[in-house]
Amino acid sequence: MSDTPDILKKILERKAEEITERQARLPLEKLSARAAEADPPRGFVRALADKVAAGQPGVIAEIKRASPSQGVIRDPYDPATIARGYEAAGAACLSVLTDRDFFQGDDSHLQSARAACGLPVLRKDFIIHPWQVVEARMLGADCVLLIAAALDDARMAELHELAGSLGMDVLVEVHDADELARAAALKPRLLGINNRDLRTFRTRLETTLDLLDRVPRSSLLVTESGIHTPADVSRMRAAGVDAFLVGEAFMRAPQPGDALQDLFFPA
Ligand SMILES: O=C(O)c1ccccc1NCC(=O)[C@H](O)[C@H](O)COP(=O)(O)O
Repeated sequence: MSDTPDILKKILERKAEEITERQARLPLEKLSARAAEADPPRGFVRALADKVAAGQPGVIAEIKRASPSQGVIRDPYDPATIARGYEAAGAACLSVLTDRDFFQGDDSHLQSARAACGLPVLRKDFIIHPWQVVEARMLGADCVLLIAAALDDARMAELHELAGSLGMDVLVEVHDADELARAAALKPRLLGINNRDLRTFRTRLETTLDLLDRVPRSSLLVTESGIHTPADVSRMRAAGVDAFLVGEAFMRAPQPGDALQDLFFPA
């Protein structure tokens, strides 16, 4: 936590302000009542695990308009159309950016993508406070992201437990061996290794490959970021990694669903 990358520090500082603003508008009691009425969770881990058990890649297809490393990636941007294309192409799940300040996301992007298809959806945001977990469920999220680099052990365990109590799955994300050891203590059903170095923004698939032996057998491993070519996919699958989170390679394509099909399910 002490050597948190600068971009993550900036994002987390802004996130703390945003949570205070949002809590003032919608106190926890009202938020919880609304979350209880949300559409039931769709089973994010189950959808991924079913694909993998069937011998197919489990693809979490991301919907993101912009990022700190790339600026605007896709414009115009229609989350509902993209979601339908991903579902038709064989994605297991969606990941939708809701962070406004750094990714030009919005809560409505998650809601419209989820309403447009039957896939389970990950709320891709920087979750540091219990209020945001409840908010995710209220929005209809089926899974939340917990980034080990953004959380101390106690907070990570608290948020992990809370998400589970609301029926959501959790993708616990790590970047290195220390974070992986901390995450493993939670016995996560879903563990993501992010190939992007948040200091340089460079992606290296070796990040996943180098950490493979340390991943608990009980966790379904997802490799995240920097997957662009069929050779990248083959390299991962040869190493026994069958679940993928992919954004930019799809977002830059005219038809993101077609790009997903070409990358993971070529004819
Ligand atoms: O993408 C960034 O620039 C970024 C910067 C700071 C924190 C997180 C960031 N990305 C989030 C992600 O991890 C990716 O959106 C996701 O793994 C998909 O990666 P890609 O396929 O390389 O778009």
